[in-house]
Amino acid sequence: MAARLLTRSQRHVDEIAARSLGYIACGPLRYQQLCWVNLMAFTSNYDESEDSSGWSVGLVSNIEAHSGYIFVVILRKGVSAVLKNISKYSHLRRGDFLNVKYRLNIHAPAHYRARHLVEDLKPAEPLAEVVKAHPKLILKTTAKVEKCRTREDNALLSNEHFGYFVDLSGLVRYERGTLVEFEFVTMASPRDRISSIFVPTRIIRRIENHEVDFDNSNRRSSKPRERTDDEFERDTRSSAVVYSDDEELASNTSNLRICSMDSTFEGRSSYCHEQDQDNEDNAKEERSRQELKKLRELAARMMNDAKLEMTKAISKPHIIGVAGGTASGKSLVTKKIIQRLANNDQRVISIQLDSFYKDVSAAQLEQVDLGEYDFDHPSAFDFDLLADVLERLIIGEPVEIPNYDILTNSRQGVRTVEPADVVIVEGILVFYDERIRQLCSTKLFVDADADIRLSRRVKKDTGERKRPLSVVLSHYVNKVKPAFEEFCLPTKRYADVIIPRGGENDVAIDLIVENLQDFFRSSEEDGQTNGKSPRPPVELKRSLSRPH
Ligand SMILES: Nc1ncnc2c1ncn2[C@@H]1O[C@H](COP(=O)(O)OP(=O)(O)O)[C@@H](O)[C@H]1O
Ligand SMILES: O=c1ccn([C@@H]2O[C@H](COP(=O)(O)O)[C@@H](O)[C@H]2O)c(=O)[nH]1
Repeated sequence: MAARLLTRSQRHVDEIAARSLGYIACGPLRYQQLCWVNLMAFTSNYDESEDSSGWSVGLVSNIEAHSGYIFVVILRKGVSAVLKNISKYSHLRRGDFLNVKYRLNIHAPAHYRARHLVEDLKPAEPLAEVVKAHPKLILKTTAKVEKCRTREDNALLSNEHFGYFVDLSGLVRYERGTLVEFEFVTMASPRDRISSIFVPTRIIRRIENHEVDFDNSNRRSSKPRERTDDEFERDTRSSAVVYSDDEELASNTSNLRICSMDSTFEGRSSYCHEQDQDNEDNAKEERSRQELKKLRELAARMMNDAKLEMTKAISKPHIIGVAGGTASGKSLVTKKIIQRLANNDQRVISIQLDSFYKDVSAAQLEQVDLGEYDFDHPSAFDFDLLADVLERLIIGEPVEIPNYDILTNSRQGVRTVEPADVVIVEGILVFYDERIRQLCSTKLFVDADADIRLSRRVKKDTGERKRPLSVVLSHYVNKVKPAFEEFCLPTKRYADVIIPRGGENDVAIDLIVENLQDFFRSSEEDGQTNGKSPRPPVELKRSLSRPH
């Protein structure tokens, strides 16, 4: 089967395809074959029509329980489609192959990850059949765990074919050096929508040292033995995918644009040979070896490129959490930090935990009017959604944040927020949920005297919130104060910095901002992208924190 190098297009990249999971060509790979695949780009006028049956093969790429979405990659098109009724499809697992019917979702905004909706689905044939029917398919590979998941970073795996794999879903639980076999997809890099990153989607197994799977046929060596250094090397790059039949691509997807990384190799489609070519005469073999050498050199260059893309792809915004009791001055501190960072290059946004209040049901509205509804209890907040929003911002995706209306106690539409270099998340219980805490690189706790907070709160509730004084006071005494003591105050211990006297403490705010600016400067000097590898403001903590 003829094959060719597929790689990213520098131009004419369709937003839809670039943001969807990559369309990957694959097939059996032999040792002498060194092939590469990267995100294939589609021109914007790619064919929307389906084959006569209307069915296409899809792969479940992501199940997002929080938002209730299941994402499916349409393998023939390389586009991502969304399935919304998650409860009906609870049997689906990431990595499942399906037959799907889908249609363009004309209401999806341009940046939307899946511009298509899945309309119908049925189980697909077994994987082997799917592979036969679709020669350009995914993927599994074997790679070595390079870096384990830490609080700040995703685990990384690597092999020679693809460079790095970023474990965005926390699947990799092995220590460094372990060999893992897994399935993966390519995704458009969140930072650079043109390039792609490789993302494990399902771990198949850990490969024990004595197991040698030379030709990716899952055959075990009959006599288990230690893997030699050469074999170890080879195993980490042996099972990677990649295949495509030029003719078929040309006829089936005529407006599909496939670009070669290096024009020297473009059109030379015979580098990847089937195993039966082992019997070629010596001269031919020598030629193959030379060609292979060139391909290896090309791959090395591409790997460097991929590493660069990876660095960009895994860089994160610096997330600052600001917690504290009601009316302690969290919003004011946030506002001041944003104002002071305005002269920097960083884009700073703020997110309010208040936006993540759950809708109050009609039955509960009466409780609200009587001041008996507990808005200060953790169960009042949708922390799942907040975690999802922060995780999306971390991978550079735009997010939709509900507009919570405090007068009707309900969500009134959403606002779209673009990713930024610094994200400040602010609210009474920001440090309550462990996931949110883990995502915050810097944690500030705003402290203010309880009487001052009460007086501000009374002013706010009777003023902008239009509540009767008697209700405000009973609500404060019965709900706000006890919940502060039970849920908010204990989270003070997680803070890196405690800011006494809240928003009026300009000295503290200046120190925090200076520390952040130092951090951004040193990150840039180190050649890192903004916000990567955040460092807790240790000095600041020493100078401002007090025992708690
Ligand atoms: N240090 C301060 N001095 C005077 N007023 C303040 C101070 N800090 C906050 N306020 C006022 O108190 C109210 C509550 O402050 P805010 O920052 O909204 O608190 P939070 O976000 O913690 O609920 C606002 O009207 C704000 O202007
Ligand atoms: O519908 C609502 C939602 C929230 N509250 C109160 O708001 C504060 C939290 O906001 P801060 O800006 O931090 O004060 C919380 O104490 C809730 O009791 C509300 O009254 N009604």
